[in-house]
Amino acid sequence: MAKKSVRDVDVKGKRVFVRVDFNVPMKDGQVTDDTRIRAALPTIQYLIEQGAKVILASHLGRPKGQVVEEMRLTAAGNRLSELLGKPVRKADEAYGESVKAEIAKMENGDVLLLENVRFYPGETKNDPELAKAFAELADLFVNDAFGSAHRAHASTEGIAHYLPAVSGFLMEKELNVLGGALENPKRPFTAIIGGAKVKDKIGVIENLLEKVDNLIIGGGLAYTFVKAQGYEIGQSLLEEDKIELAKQFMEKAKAKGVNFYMPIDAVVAKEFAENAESKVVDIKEIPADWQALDIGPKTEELYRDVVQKSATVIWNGPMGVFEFDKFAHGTKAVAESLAEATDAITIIGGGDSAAAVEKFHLAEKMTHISTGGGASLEFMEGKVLPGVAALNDK
Ligand SMILES: Nc1ncnc2c1ncn2[C@@H]1O[C@H](COP(=O)(O)OP(=O)(O)O)[C@@H](O)[C@H]1O
Ligand SMILES: O=C(OP(=O)(O)O)[C@H](O)COP(=O)(O)O
Ligand SMILES: [Mg+2]
Repeated sequence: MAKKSVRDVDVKGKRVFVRVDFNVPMKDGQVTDDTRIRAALPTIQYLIEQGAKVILASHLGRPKGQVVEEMRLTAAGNRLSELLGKPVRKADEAYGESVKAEIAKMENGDVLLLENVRFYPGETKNDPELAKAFAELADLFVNDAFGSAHRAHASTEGIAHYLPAVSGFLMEKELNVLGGALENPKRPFTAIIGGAKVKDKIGVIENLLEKVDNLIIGGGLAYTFVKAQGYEIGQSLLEEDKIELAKQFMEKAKAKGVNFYMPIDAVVAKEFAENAESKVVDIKEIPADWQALDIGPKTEELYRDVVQKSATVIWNGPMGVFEFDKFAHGTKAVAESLAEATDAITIIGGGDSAAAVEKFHLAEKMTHISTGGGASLEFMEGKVLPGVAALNDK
């Protein structure tokens, strides 16, 4: 059912709690990719122009319910201020008396950024007390955090039970574009899944096998599958208790006639570091004290062939640790394959995948770059995203 949007409500003079996804890649205290901040600008600018008091909330990283200095939202707030060309006040907390006092001082059109909502244990537990504490700050809830819409947390879902709740422009656009592309995808339809959130993302494979013709696995996710095939993976990323599931998925792919691809070679490193000693090895020969940080050249070729023959490609999760130049080649090669597939619909999702495509200057060659990785995968699976379900119907 269609959800109300920020356009459907009166916001002038109102205190508006806007959940954004400013979970941006950072290095040395600086934002290294501001895609997600730029993506939230239309909603923020609209609210400013309409004379609302704009209270922004986001998480950054996974601080596990306590204050982690490097995960403060200060740098994201500074970047937002540059992009808006106006001051953005930054609160030291995300609710409570000090925040209420800050809000009481706001004029219409002012912007306040709250501190990382995951500094409080109630956020990820979707604690109703925390949700109420957020709701007390505002008159209206706007959810524009598509990248976090698959999380039923206090600032994404809980708060919607205590305030009128509508979607922002980014949320609306993501749902429309992704929904449209996947309603009747042109075939062959290929999904490429990589990245580091193995526990989160391995589960989506089951439902994707019902929809795609080709499934490509890469990144940190791949090595649980390599292990499931009976090969040693050294120190590579492994989700031990998902090995059985990985085996089942490979069997299911076979039974369904879905082509299942995983790395045939890898770039392995002595340690997880920018300039680690590295070499290319066959996937069956990962040495015990090394770790795979990228796909190898033969795998790049294999994946390029599949992409070339596809009419729709969705890609979430980098193929390697692309933040280190030495291990960026596989991600770059796959990004180039998609960029070359000019007749195909190419959709990339995820905070880090979007950052990779920006880094390689290929963003404008893609059909759509989604701000959500896990969120877009769950949406494509056909799941109802809790952050969307909680919003008011039209
Ligand atoms: N082989 C690997 N080993 C460890 N980490 C990896 C590997 N391949 C990719 N990664 C990491 O995965 C991270 C992104 O994962 P994830 O958050 O799941 O993707 P996205 O944000 O695109 O949804 C990147 O920071 C990258 O360094
Ligand atoms: O970065 C995010 O997702 P992504 O890595 O799948 O793109 C979102 O901000 C969600 O973060 P979470 O996976 O810690 O809940
Ligand atoms: Mg990510």
